[in-house]
Amino acid sequence: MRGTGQFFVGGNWKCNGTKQQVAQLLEQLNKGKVDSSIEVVIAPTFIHLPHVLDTADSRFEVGAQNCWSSGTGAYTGEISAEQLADLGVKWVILGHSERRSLLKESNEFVGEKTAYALSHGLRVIACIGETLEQRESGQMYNILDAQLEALANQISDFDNVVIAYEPVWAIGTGKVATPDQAEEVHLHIREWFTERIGEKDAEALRIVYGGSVNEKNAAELAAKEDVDGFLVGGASLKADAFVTICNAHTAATPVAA
Ligand SMILES: O=C(CO)COP(=O)(O)O
Repeated sequence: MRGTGQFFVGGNWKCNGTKQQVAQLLEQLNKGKVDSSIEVVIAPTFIHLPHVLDTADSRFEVGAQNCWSSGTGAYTGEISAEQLADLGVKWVILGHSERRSLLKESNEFVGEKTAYALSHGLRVIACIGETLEQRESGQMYNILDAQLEALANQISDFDNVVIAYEPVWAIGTGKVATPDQAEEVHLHIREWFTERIGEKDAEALRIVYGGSVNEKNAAELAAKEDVDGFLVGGASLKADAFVTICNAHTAATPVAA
């Protein structure tokens, strides 16, 4: 891990869980021993947010998985950043590849939403990533740079942003990026930000990896210099696995006695 940022682990629960399953997962998570040095955010569906906010141990911050690009009003089916903040939500995941591909969210739209959410007091986990086809055809860095560019066109202050590098080919596939692949891209992202916001802020920026992270591969990934945390999907629905992943950084870098 680089910079001054705290190791960060997000659990993206996606569109999963009944009331009962969410209650059970929370009960187990609340009993889990997550190292106090790690910042942990859990992101349930919108409808489960109130319950999670009321029930989760203060050890866990709570995030939403999306929000609208402007304020309240005639936007049927949307949720605004103001409403999330009013509820007590601290974080929002934006630009997830599932939304980019299934709901056709453009780079610009993700940039707009990010700027709006930040200006209304939310912190943002901004996701970027390439498909396998883009990677194999040598387009990877062009794609990632365009996604970053659209963010940086709308925001100059990245203090409240975590960048999640989530290669699309690794999401939900069990095909995790190797630690070297993750490090290579994270370093590229850090260098991109160094040019854009200066070395000090780029060093402090947290760049986390997402895509088939589990309790077995997390420590090896966490040991890489530019991997500052994770955004976890499937494994975040299993309390034991998620707690192990949260603690992977401390497991990877034991504090000398
Ligand atoms: O999309 C992800 C997190 O946002 C990753 O999902 P998986 O961990 O299930 O691959």
